[in-house]
Amino acid sequence: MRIAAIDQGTTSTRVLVADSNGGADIVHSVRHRQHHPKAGWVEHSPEELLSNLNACIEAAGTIDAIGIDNQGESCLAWDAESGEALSPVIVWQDNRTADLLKNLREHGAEELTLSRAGLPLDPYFSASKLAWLLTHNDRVKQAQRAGTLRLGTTDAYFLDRLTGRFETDTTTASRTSLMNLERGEWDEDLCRLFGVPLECLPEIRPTVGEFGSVGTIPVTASIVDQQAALYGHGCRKTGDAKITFGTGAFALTLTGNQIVRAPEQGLLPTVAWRIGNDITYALDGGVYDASSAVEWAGRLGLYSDLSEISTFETPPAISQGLAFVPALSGLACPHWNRGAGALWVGMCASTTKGDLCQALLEGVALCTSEVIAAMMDRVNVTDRLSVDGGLGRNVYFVQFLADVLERTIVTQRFHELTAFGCAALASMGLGSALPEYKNASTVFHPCQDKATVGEWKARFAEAVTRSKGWR
Ligand SMILES: O=P(O)(O)OC[C@H](O)CO
Repeated sequence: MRIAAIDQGTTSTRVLVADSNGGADIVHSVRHRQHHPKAGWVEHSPEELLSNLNACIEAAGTIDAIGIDNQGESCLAWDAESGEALSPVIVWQDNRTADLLKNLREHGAEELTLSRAGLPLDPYFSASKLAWLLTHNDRVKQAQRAGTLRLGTTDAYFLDRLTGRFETDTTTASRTSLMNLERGEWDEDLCRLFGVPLECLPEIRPTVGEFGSVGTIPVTASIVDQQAALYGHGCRKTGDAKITFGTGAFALTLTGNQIVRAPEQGLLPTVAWRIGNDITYALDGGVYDASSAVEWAGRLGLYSDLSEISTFETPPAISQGLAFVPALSGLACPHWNRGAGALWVGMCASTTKGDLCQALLEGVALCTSEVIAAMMDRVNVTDRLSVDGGLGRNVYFVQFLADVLERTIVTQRFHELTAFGCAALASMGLGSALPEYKNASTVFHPCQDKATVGEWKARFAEAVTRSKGWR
């Protein structure tokens, strides 16, 4: 048995082929363009993503099933008859609907979104992006009048184009702010609130099962990338948690069949996966910019090779009073402040490029520690945290993370856990199970005293306060 898992993420599309002999490897990976037509706007080309997906399927060779994981909240509009995209993909990071949401918040609408979808009013989620398309895009309006409009997250568009099935899964639907979290169905009141016609949305299906076929190959799993990573890390019990350091940093903790609501902590209850009729929930907290902040620093010329910023001779920058707040797209959990601006604070004439990079890495770790602290208020998060993603290979970063989380961190040698989780679910959809993957891991233990870490966090909290509402 050979399974192809396509990881369609924010910066790339990659395919992992896993087989029944225990093999698992990425066989093709391609980056796509990021379009920024205006400040705060982030778009992808639907056709480019689709063509990358097709290239991945082609590169996978002979396979028995396909699983697809997606970038979550990113969404678009397309035409039911021609399949043609009517809009670009509006990416989860896109901020264009901030004013619309401010207005809804002032009219007291957040109570409804929190109680039904579990989500605050933030441009992150798909609902306001779809509302924006319905009011600002003439082709979308025309298709709506003609009765051929389809709206959805990227998974629904890919499935429609690849298999002819207009479907999404419960995890992805839970990121739109249009789904009733308890029932796992579209919520009429939420659709009315955002002006999104329910009849234009895809059918919500379990995460594992039938999503049609690409040629003769069945698609047997569809899931959000973060949830796929949660599965790929082997998290199965309440309190099991992982952090993926991709474009952003996303921490998810399993909460079993309980929806844990934590609006005061700024955490998001979400669906981990739905198998048959059983919904497993998780609590999610994200930092919008992690690797994206590191890449940005590279573009600014602060380093030329990642190896330059994986060890430092100097003590932590924060201990010298230099802090960086990675709010390039604003602050998510626990602050939810889209107006926050990224900043370095505490520079002096002797500050070097290396110091700035050191502070940047620490800033991502310190933001993540705020997310885990918020989670600890609501769930008993496991003492050993498993991390993956590009920054998981930066030794300085992971050790600093262990210090500020005051927990043991485990990294894996094979770090394609998002695609691997997706492959495992797709294999389940085929009625079989992939053999357990023997992954060598490295363990990082916290080695700073509590008082020192407390001082660092207090200093960082001051920097975060300054960054809020800056833009
Ligand atoms: O595509 P990634 O890995 O940056 O993850 C995107 C997140 O799922 C957005 O919520």
